[in-house]
Amino acid sequence: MGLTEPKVVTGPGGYVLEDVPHLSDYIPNLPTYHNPLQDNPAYSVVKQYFVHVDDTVPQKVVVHKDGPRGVHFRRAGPRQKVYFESDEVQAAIVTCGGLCPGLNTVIRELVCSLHHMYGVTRVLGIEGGYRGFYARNTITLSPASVNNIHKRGGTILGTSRGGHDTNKIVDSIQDRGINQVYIIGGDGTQRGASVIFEEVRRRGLKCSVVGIPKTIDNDIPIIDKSFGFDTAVEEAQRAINAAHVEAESFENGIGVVKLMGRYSGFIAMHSTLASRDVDCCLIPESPFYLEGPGGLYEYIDKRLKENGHMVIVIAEGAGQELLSESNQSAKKQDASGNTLLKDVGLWISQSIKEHFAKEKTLPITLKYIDPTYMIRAVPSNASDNVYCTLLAQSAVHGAMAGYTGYTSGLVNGRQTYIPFYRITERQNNVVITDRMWARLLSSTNQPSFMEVKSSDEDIKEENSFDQLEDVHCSEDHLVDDISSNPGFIAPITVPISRTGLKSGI
Ligand SMILES: Nc1ncnc2c1ncn2[C@@H]1O[C@H](COP(=O)(O)OP(=O)(O)OP(=O)(O)O)[C@@H](O)[C@H]1O
Ligand SMILES: O=P(O)(O)OC[C@H]1O[C@](O)(CO)[C@@H](O)[C@@H]1O
Ligand SMILES: [Mg+2]
Repeated sequence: MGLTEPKVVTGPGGYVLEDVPHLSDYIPNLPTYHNPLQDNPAYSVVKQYFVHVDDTVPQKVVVHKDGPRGVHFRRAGPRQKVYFESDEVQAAIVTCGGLCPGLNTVIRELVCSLHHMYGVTRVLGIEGGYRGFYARNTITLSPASVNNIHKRGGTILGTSRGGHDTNKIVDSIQDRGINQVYIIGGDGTQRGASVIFEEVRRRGLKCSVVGIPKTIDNDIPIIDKSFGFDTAVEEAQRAINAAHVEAESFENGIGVVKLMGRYSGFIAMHSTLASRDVDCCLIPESPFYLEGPGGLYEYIDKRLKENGHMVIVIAEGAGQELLSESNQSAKKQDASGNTLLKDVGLWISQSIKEHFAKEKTLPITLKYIDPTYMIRAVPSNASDNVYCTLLAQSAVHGAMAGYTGYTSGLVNGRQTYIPFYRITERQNNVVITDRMWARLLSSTNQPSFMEVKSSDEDIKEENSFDQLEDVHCSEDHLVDDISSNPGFIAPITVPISRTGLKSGI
């Protein structure tokens, strides 16, 4: 049996539904049951509580009069019929990858939704990430045992990187009689979930495999934003405030704050926009340089002379190519195969200090703050708690309705089911040709780090920009409003040239 073929349904006017797999796709004659929610007084009185079978959600909300209607995803929510009886369900929940605010809230709401909405009493917690399926005992989860966990950071189940052994995991699913698996994690985790789904399907198991996207970096595509992101941005304000207070209190004071973001600078960008105290935000998607006209040192010099102090926010993945130039040590990887980044915060702080000491132009005082783990180890804030609740409820409704091989995610403010391949095919990055980055530049007044180039380079780089713009325009992902989602941004994974910033968008 080959890999699951995408289920694509087309309709008039260029309508496309990228549907998710269903247990009945590979198990014939599955019986269906009355949805217990129909007898639940909380829901049965709500007219149209149940999702219509044809309800779908568009990926693009900005459309042109004669343009195609584009890709849609299946709308999440309860269905009239379910494919599991309550006492038949043996659910399992696992958390993988790095921490993120809201993990415990998702666990709590999965357990409570299964229990209170669908009468499911058998829910297992898999401890310590993927390897917990085969290397650890399980724990029993009940509404009572998870009652207060949303007030705590971290994950009560524990997490890990590496250890994804598909056969051992699916053996464990089969041996324990698990028929609904809820897998909470980032891009790597969703890739792992996709492989588990394929193996479950190959073995013909009646088991729904459901992903719940978690990533503090907000690097998962399609979805509006990932849970915990707002909390992280809020927590980052404390570090930025501290850097600002320190910088303001010294003559030529500089505060440097390093924030998370391996390949995606969303936390740095949104924290900067939220704070208004930041003079320069450096992210992986926008290469920068230090020396010479238009460089960082020149800007620091100017800003200190104008204002007497400044704050720099730098994402952990920014400027890695500059560090590699100065430090040739071999790239190391974590247990999941992610490249371990060098500490750009320390490096840039040191470089700035050395530069101004050498130039003897301005006596600076620099304070470096690294709140990395503080912003992801906190409990989720109120709005993330609501978001986590809706995500978890949607995930459960989908599994009970027999859907499988999907990630539960918010698209344009609506809960949807997205096929795994759409989640894992690319990464979500800040697009520096989008309005959001332009807004940031106009709020900080930082340089765009466009080098003066020879005419040959000009032509080469203009061409590469045209390609970017093509991708950008064809996806039509312009972000229109500052309050709009940070995730709804064009998919560009190619390195962006220094001319990547163009006005007039
Ligand atoms: N391609 C893959 N196939 C199967 N399993 C994978 C794959 N990539 C990663 N995994 C597994 O998924 C789990 C989590 O991956 P990873 O450590 O990259 O974190 P993540 O889910 O991307 O979260 P984050 O990066 O936001 O912390 C690990 O156990 C890893 O072994
Ligand atoms: O040190 P750890 O736990 O591997 O996590 C660090 C990484 O996790 C992330 O927060 C993603 O979860 C990245 O931003 C960061 O590089
Ligand atoms: Mg990841």
